[in-house]
Amino acid sequence: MSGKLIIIESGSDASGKATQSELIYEKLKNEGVKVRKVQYPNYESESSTLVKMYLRGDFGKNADDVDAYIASTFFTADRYASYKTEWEDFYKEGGVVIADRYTTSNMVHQASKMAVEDRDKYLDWLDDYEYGMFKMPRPDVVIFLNVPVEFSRKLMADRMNKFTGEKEKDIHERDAEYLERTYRNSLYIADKYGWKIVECIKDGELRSIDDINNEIYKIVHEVL
Ligand SMILES: Nc1ncnc2c1ncn2[C@@H]1O[C@H](COP(=O)(O)OP(=O)(O)O)[C@@H](O)[C@H]1O
Ligand SMILES: Cc1cn([C@H]2C[C@H](O)[C@@H](COP(=O)(O)OP(=O)(O)O)O2)c(=O)[nH]c1=O
Repeated sequence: MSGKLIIIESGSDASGKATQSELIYEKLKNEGVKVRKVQYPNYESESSTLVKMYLRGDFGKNADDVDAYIASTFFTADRYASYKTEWEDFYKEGGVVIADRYTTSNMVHQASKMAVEDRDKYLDWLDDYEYGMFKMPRPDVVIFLNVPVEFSRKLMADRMNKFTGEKEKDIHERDAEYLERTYRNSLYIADKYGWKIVECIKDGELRSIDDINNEIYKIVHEVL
């Protein structure tokens, strides 16, 4: 009996994914749920080497310098290594997995590089690649934190780069036009795939961490 796979995604970097995933993980653990949390990219693993090279600009200084299909394969391979070595058995034995980013991040970030008329073709290819060829599980629910770029930019400003531990930004984060385009693309994707949208802005302000988490918690319990 397979378990459940719950994804926390967004259309903007620095939007509370890590914060919310951790809170949900802790709540479920305290309830006695057999739960694990994973995060992608898996920077601690050797499997993220090509992802790190890509994000620091070794293959091109701008996100658009690296073709969406090529960049996607780096992230997919990193995910596959984590799935096979860390959580496949746990999941197949009924465990609940909370993922901060997943295939959904390729959908949001890499599809935004495609011309609009080529986007669906890429999305179909990605679906077949990750869920068909690599046989990674499909999510039971994708919880989409809707944080427009102008808000996430503020949260990102002081945050450290996750793999260098310094303030320097990766090739996605330092490209304002790319971030805007990615955010717009994410709204299209969230709608197309029926993701559960959590509106994080209310009356022009970012909602509190706990307020957002209470909404996420309800969605999670609907699928458990
Ligand atoms: N609702 C919120 N209100 C205020 N600050 C927040 C909120 N959610 C997250 N933060 C802060 O924003 C920063 C980025 O959050 P994080 O969870 O690391 O985002 P992500 O995983 O999407 O990059 C962190 O410093 C975090 O404490
Ligand atoms: C997991 C994943 C991330 N990405 C992108 C999203 C981010 O811009 C970047 C690095 O992810 P991450 O370090 O988690 O970004 P942040 O903490 O700022 O939210 O890689 C993909 O393009 N495809 C993927 O499959």
